Amino acid sequence: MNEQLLVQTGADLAEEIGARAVVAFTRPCTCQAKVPLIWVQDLQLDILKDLSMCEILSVCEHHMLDAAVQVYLKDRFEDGTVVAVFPYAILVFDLEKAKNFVNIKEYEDIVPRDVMYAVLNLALEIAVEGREGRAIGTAFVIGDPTKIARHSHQAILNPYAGHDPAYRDVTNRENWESVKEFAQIDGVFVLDTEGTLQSAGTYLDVNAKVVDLPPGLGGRHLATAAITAVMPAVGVTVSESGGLVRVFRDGVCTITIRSDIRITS
Ligand SMILES: Nc1ncnc2c1ncn2[C@@H]1O[C@H](COP(=O)(O)OP(=O)(O)OP(=O)(O)O)[C@@H](O)[C@H]1O
Repeated sequence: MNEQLLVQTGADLAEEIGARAVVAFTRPCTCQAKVPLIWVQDLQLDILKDLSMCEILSVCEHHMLDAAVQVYLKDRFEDGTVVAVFPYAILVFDLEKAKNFVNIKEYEDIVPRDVMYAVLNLALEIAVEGREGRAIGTAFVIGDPTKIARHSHQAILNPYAGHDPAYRDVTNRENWESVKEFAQIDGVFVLDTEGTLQSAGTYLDVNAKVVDLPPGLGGRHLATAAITAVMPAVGVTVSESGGLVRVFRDGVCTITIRSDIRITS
């Protein structure tokens, strides 16, 4: 079906029902929209053409949830609906589902909301962009730095040592470029609960046997999960192989976000 017609229909519907945005899984095209238009470059959409309508709806819902999680994190739409336009379907999606899926509130006893939003968005950017054309993996451990230090050591000189706290504030986007650069270093980032970067290139000395995680996760994922089991901390990992962003607390993986869905406004 004509993609422009589908997107225009989605935009008209969005305006009619007061949706927050149109999320289009088609090739970008021009359209008259009074609500924000977000394009999703989804790498796996080709599989839709061989499926039944029922299967398409189920796949579309999954894709929409992945995209809605990113829209929710990026734009902080806390409630309302978005209209999703697929090559074969138009769906109305309740953003509450994305909010419940990520549920930043579940970490507020350790990490404030703003810091959690910032670290998750940064992790997603690292997963999507990589560095100098290659995928990179890294991890962030957020908690009391003194307690984290009891379970870790510096694998290299700490590049953040002596830097002004303003330069180390993760909630300030201007500081993300250096984080992306240091993400290429082995080890993890340590942040205090205010979101101030304490160190990079930190090696976690925790026994991964304290956690029971599905097989296939690498050493950094296991160590990040393990440190959240032995102290109040939240771990956010970016997998080099697979590009998934995961969140850990209490030794358990609580969120997994796909990064192969790329959204642009
Ligand atoms: N305990 C740890 N603390 C900090 N860094 C670690 C630890 N264990 C491994 N690493 C570092 O993480 C890097 C990646 O290791 P590995 O591939 O085993 O794990 P991963 O990052 O969990 O997996 P993925 O390949 O999915 O990113 C290695 O370069 C290693 O130095």
